[in-house]
Amino acid sequence: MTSDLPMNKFVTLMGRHTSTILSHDSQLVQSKFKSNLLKKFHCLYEGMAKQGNPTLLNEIYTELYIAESESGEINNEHEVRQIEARQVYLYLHKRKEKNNHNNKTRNLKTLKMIKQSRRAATEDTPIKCRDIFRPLPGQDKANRTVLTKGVAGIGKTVSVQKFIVDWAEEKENQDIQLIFPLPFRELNVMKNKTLSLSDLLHIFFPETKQISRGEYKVLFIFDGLDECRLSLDFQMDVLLTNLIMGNLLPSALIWITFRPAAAVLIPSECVHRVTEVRGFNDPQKEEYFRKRISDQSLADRIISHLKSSRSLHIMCHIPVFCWISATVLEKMLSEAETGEIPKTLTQMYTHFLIIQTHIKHEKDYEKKVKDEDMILKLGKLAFEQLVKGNLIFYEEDLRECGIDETEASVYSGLCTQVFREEFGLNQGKVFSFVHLSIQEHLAALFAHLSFTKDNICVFDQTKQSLLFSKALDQKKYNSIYHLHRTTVINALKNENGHLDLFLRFLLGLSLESNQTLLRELLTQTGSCFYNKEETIRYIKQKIRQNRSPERSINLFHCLNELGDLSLMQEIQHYLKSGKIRDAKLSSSQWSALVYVLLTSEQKMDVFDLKWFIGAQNTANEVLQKLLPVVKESRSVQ
Ligand SMILES: Nc1ncnc2c1ncn2[C@@H]1O[C@H](COP(=O)(O)OP(=O)(O)OP(=O)(O)O)[C@@H](O)[C@H]1O
Repeated sequence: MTSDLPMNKFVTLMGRHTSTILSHDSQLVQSKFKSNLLKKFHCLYEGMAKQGNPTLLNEIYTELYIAESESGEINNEHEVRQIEARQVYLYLHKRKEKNNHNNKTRNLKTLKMIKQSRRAATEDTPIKCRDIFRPLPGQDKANRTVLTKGVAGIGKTVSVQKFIVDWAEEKENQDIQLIFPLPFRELNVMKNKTLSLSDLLHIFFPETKQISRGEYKVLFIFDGLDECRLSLDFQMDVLLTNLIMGNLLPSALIWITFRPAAAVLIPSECVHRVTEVRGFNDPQKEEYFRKRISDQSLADRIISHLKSSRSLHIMCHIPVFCWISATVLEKMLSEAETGEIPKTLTQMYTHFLIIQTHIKHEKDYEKKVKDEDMILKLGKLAFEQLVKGNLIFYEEDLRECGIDETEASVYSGLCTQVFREEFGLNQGKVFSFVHLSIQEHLAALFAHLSFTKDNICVFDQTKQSLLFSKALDQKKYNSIYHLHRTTVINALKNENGHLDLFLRFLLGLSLESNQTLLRELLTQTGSCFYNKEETIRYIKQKIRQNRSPERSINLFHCLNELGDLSLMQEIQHYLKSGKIRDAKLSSSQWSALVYVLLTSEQKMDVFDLKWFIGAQNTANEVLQKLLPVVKESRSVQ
């Protein structure tokens, strides 16, 4: 792509918007434009539970908690580690409100802590998505370029969609005259094309061809910068770079969304506001389930089940997790279903996959697609692309995993809520999993099955000879411990933590409860020698060796997923060792730590703040960060 657009033409087209009153013709074009956008965005993309039964955005949309990001910082950490961390902000916020009612009864020391937490909370003024370009009270200048970050599944795309639909329905932001949504996943297919901006817009929005004259105030929305396969490194991609930097159409508004790890690509001097989508708070979680589940008594049962498991309830601040849980629990808690209700992350995702394959069975066409083949092939694709860090795939990527064009269409048609096929305009097909966490779960399932069925460890790709292993030491070579150990090593090596959730799913899958579930899904799951204590011991050893709190926190999550009862002692041991005291933790590391402490099923007997206070962390900071844990502990020193 280049920026050699017929500048004079285009600048008149969308240049300085001196007037907001459009001519009659321009109004006609604008209303056509609005109705096309409405057609495209009025439904949510989550696959279709039943054929031809899409979810309407306005029916399901639940307000999200969006806040100005901490001092506009551009965060370089991987999102998986931040997933649960966000809940802690919400927790603090909620406590702030509750404390307003109860503070008379609290003692002085607690009041002091509350004041500190309140200070932390007011830094996080909520912003409605419709107000994303409006200055906050006290700010005077408008925001030209806004970045919105947020972890996977937190609701960035849905926020963009809601902004567009409200505009197209003429409810909000009517000072903007045209909106051009340009998702990076669609821009990717233009990779090797030389196009001007007007060419690009004509391809994406054929109706712009009719716009001849006039001056429009426009907004470009670039959704999903992390999915960008273009070399957006501010040297090569001149067109987009110039637009974002304001060299091109300086009065156009720009909105870019991304997962935290991608932001480093944008120079901070071009950015006027950074916001962060932090997901649902507790009332919003309930509101979501009430909107999603039409039978209100079923919705009540689902909500009380979620509340009964602290970690499930906390995970529900991520809308995509609410969606997975709603699908699973709606099915399981309604009439005839029996069986244990899922309590852990892995169980919830495995149930989701089972439900998807059942839906597939109900569709009586394409009987010849075997579940086993589909799961293994999609799993292989998920794994190989996850290791490469890819979320969007092309036909050649699929072919490498033995999936041909027809199979791909069949899979996306049968399992619409798992695998998705899109037409990237007229330039060929683009594939993805409906959500990254679904990709991570399938990848873990593939790694698990490769070992139990074929005795292959996906990381070293060496087929362990059964004969060889028997002859030597069966436990050592034929135990899934080998796979777990290798994965822990790989996950720890990986600096941006992109194998963290994969590791959690992999460990979860090895538990007997999940093995039973897998047998529902596959006729042949294989078997292997497994003693989970061995894996637990190894993880504990790694926690003790590891100096990075970040890495250790994910390992605590792993122990939690394995249902290790000594987790709390392990955390206490870790805290007493002084590693935290000597480390400078970032706010998301503090939050992640608090998350582990909160979600662990056992409570800490004695919680000693001295474990944290040291050269790097003052008493005030520690109290502020750990307030939620202090509240939950039986005794605090
Ligand atoms: N405000 C909301 N109201 C109702 N459902 C929502 C909302 N936000 C998100 N969801 C649900 O969560 C799913 C994932 O949201 P979305 O695609 O917006 O996440 P994202 O932040 O763009 O994630 P990614 O970085 O993976 O693209 C949606 O398909 C929808 O089911």
